[in-house]
Amino acid sequence: GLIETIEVRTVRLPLRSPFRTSNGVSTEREIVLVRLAGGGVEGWGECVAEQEPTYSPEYSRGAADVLRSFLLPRLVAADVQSAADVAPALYGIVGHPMAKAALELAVLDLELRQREISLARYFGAARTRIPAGVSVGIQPSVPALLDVVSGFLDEGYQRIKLKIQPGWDVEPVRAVRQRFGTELPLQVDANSAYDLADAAHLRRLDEFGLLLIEQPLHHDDLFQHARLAELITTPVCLDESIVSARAAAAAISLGAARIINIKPGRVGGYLEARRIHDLAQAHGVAVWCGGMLESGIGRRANIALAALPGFTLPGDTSASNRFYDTDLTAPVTLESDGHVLVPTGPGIGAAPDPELLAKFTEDSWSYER
Ligand SMILES: CSCC[C@@H](NC(=O)CCC(=O)O)C(=O)O
Ligand SMILES: [Mg+2]
Repeated sequence: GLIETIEVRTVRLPLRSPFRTSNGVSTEREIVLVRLAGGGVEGWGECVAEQEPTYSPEYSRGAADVLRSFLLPRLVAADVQSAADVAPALYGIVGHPMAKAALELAVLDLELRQREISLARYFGAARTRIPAGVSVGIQPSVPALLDVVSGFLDEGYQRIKLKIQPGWDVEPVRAVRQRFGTELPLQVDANSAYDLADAAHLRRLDEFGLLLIEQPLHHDDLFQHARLAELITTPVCLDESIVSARAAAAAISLGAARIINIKPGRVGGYLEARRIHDLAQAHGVAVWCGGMLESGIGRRANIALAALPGFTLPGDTSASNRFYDTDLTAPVTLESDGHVLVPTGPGIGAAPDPELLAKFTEDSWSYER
């Protein structure tokens, strides 16, 4: 069959600087990786679950366990021959989209390396380069924020996203507008820090001409987001709420999202992510590719996905050095015009360096068929 050996590995990468959101602050990234080998090639998948379940219910240790205990046995039993077989093989397991997505990506990478097809070509992506946006965490002060934003603009980033929360929203946004002007593509992300009762306060952001406000309210509340969308002019964009194409259809039909942040891990895989892209495009809803501080594995896969035509807004597809001094793979770099290149090699187009993998590995588990 397609898969001869399986490995689940947990690595830990230090962040270059603390990354603060309304969920809290991170200083390192624990990443669960899946490595499949077969037919003389290897396929890699990256699980985007964080160390603690503060973004969504999944967390890295739990993802490694659900992979070993339930997902891999089903994958092996189904003897999958292509990425299209993975979701059906795992359908009996409820939830755990990020763990499932890691497995699907590893099968997809393996399959495409064997067929010598790039991920972008597989997706039917036309572009060879895409504009990169960058996500800016909550800073200790407004002057510190302006320095961080200035640095990213000097690097060439095409869009700035500011993390906000109650007490850190209107003032930092106003300061960035005053310092960098009204033409700067600028958006905010609340990670569900507000409530519908904050609508009047959130309306104060309308004067700043933001591209969007991302996930202002509770991840489970499409209805309140639809109500909020009637009370503010800044377009509402959803992230955490969009856990599947089904959820995207509900959000679009309810008017809860005028824009959607697509994260393949959050929705269960790159194939589901493409379905959401197609659905949104059919409804005239813009999408962009979100980020989960991925290593070069998930980072490159995201860039290939973001080359699809419906990704009309810059995503959080920044260079590896936005978060990491050393990436597990060859680093993704930012071109001088603030774009990143769509990978052209077979599959994801890069693999972890064995020495770096060993250096950052916390533990690894393997399974021979
Ligand atoms: C809670 S921090 C991780 C999720 C966050 N991601 C980012 O802000 C982008 C991070 C990146 O550039 O990878 C989001 O809610 O969009
Ligand atoms: Mg977000």
